[in-house]
Amino acid sequence: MIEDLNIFTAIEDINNIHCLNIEQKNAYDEIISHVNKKQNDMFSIDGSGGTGKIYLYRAILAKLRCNGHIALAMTISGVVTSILLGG
Ligand SMILES: Nc1ncnc2c1ncn2[C@@H]1O[C@H](COP(=O)(O)OP(=O)(O)OP(=O)(O)O)[C@@H](O)[C@H]1O
Repeated sequence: MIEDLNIFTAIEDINNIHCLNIEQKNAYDEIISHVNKKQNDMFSIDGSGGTGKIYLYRAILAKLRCNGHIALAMTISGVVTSILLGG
């Protein structure tokens, strides 16, 4: 658990929170809001290739980790996991 709390967060990912487009920002706000309210929910982020899903995931993971949450990135693809810090 200590290791999970100490996952490196790239400053770039934190800065990118301010660069999210409207759709990314809507999803980001919704997910962060649910976490802050301790509401258990599941979200699915879908979109064509290159539309910014990973960019959004990284922003969400950065925000949660900066706020002291444990945020683990799990995927069914090893390639995707390798580009998500702490995956
Ligand atoms: N809001 C944004 N501002 C600037 N660049 C962005 C933004 N969103 C995404 N990008 C850039 O667009 C490119 C594609 O984004 P990303 O890899 O997140 O897409 P993706 O939907 O996960 O793609 P794929 O499904 O192919 O894996 C990346 O270079 C990323 O840095």
